Amino acid sequence: AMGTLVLLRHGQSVWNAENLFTGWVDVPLSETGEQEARRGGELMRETGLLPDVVHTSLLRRAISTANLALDAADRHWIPVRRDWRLNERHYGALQGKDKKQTLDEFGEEQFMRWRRSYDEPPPAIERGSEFDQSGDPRYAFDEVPATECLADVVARFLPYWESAVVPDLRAGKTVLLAAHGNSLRALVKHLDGVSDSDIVGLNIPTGIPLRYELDDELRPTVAGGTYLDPEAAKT
Ligand SMILES: O=C1c2ccccc2C(=O)c2c1cc(NS(=O)(=O)c1ccccc1O)c(O)c2O
Repeated sequence: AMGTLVLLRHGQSVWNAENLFTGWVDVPLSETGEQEARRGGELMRETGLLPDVVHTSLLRRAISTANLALDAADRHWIPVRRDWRLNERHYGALQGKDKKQTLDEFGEEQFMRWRRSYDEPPPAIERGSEFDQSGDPRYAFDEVPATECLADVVARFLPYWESAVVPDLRAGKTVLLAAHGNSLRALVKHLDGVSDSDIVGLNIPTGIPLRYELDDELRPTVAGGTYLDPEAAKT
């Protein structure tokens, strides 16, 4: 039968605490974020939801989340695949900026339009600037984006979903995806058929494993999946 899909959004990073647009900047988890990851693993262990394979982005906040959660679930030994297509959305020239800087530089009207938009990306990041990652060796084999809107994240995520994750599910495996707010939004949009306008407002709680049981056509048996700790997911 079809395997089980478990989504795990990484918790607080050292930049979240400062409300900075992080995107592809590779910042670590904060102590709080590490604790969230361990808690997620404990929930999987307590529930008996034990991943057979894990997929992560190329960013340490997702990789550490997977490592800490799997260690807590005694599943640290399972095979892993990592791909840029699971990365957080690229925030272009906004990477490294906070709310005030964004408002000062682009104004309230543009800020609110971006915030509500599905297909309007921020300005491209300047190659070679402080928070540009294009020279990073992990992206040597791909043409990396200079900015992304949510529609771009969906478009670059789905090829990985189809080619790398779906085969694991069809093989009956329990698959853990340790990723980011916007890359997981892209997947939830695809699985649950969420509209372009609704997906912008859909926030997946951090650190709480979200379980999807899928039928043979990869349709969720419960729309939106089931959180392993529904109470904690309400915050
Ligand atoms: O300005 C944006 C924005 C701009 C361009 C593309 C996408 C977004 C976007 O998705 C977004 C924004 C602000 C906030 N909230 S915030 O204004 O509190 C904020 C500002 C700066 C950094 C992080 C913050 O949390 C969000 O929650 C968002 O999801």
